[in-house]
Amino acid sequence: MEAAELWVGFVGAGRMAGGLVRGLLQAGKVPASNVLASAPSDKNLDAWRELGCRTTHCNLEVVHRSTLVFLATKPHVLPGVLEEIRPAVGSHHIVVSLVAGVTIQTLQRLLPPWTKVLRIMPNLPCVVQAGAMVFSRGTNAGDEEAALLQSLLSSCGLCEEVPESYIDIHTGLSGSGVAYVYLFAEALAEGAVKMGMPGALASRIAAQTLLGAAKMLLETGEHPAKLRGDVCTPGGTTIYALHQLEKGALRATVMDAVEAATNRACDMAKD
Ligand SMILES: NC(=O)C1=CN([C@@H]2O[C@H](COP(=O)(O)OP(=O)(O)OC[C@H]3O[C@@H](n4cnc5c(N)ncnc54)[C@H](OP(=O)(O)O)[C@@H]3O)[C@@H](O)[C@H]2O)C=CC1
Ligand SMILES: O=C(O)[C@@H]1CCC=N1
Repeated sequence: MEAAELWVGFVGAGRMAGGLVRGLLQAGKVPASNVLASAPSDKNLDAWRELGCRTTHCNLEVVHRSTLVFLATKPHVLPGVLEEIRPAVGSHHIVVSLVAGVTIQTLQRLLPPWTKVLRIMPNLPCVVQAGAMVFSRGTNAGDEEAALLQSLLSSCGLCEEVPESYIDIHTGLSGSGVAYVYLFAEALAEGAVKMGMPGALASRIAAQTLLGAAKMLLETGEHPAKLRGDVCTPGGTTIYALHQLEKGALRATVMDAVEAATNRACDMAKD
């Protein structure tokens, strides 16, 4: 399907939906005039209108006017939303949920039996086309729907199809992981401030340090331990700092964080 023919709807127009749509628009994947978003208030919709998208307070209107419908509400709101839109969902619709902790089985149970369902887990850097996303397809979603989703979302960053059991893990690793990285960036900068560097400069350098380290990791394909070793001069500064991080159990703490977020995503499916 050509981008110009595709109507893309968003039920829920908050931070994550806003991130995805910015990625799609900047890549020219879909014209803004073919995007329709709904939310109860204008709090977020004003920004969508500024992007040239159409907006409504009516979720059913989004489903009526779109072929590809992203579900982007908070998890606790989703069951009510699915009940509301269910009568309007036809076999031509492709319904893509980005709601954490809601399984394909639940989505399929709460939507008509013919619905083509896909589940994705994005992360916020989609806003700058540097997201990391995984998706899985439901029973009625075939190669065509998966290819369409992948082609659209690749404009927002890395996008891979995975078994559904990986989606909660990806939530712990990357969906939530972005926040751990910001915490680390903040801590790096604060360390520099403590040592006398101005905060704004320290923040910019911390961000560039993360960007450069991530780029090297991706582009060299090396194991992080190898790249870490390359930074360490025997008896030099880095090994003194790493010793402190090991004493603070940084690695175990980060592993615990990924585990806690993954388990929370699994538990949310049972809430
Ligand atoms: N933020 C993130 O980093 C990530 C979030 N996600 C998932 O994305 C989803 C949305 O999160 P996020 O964007 O952060 O949340 P936000 O609170 O920013 O956005 C939620 C949106 O849902 C709208 N909404 C509330 N009730 C309804 C309703 N009954 N019908 C239609 N829309 C409604 C809100 O309306 P209003 O604008 O009026 O407030 C808002 O636009 C969550 O399920 C989360 O798990 C996934 C990966 C990463
Ligand atoms: O915190 C959350 O539940 C959502 C899912 C991943 C990022 N934000």
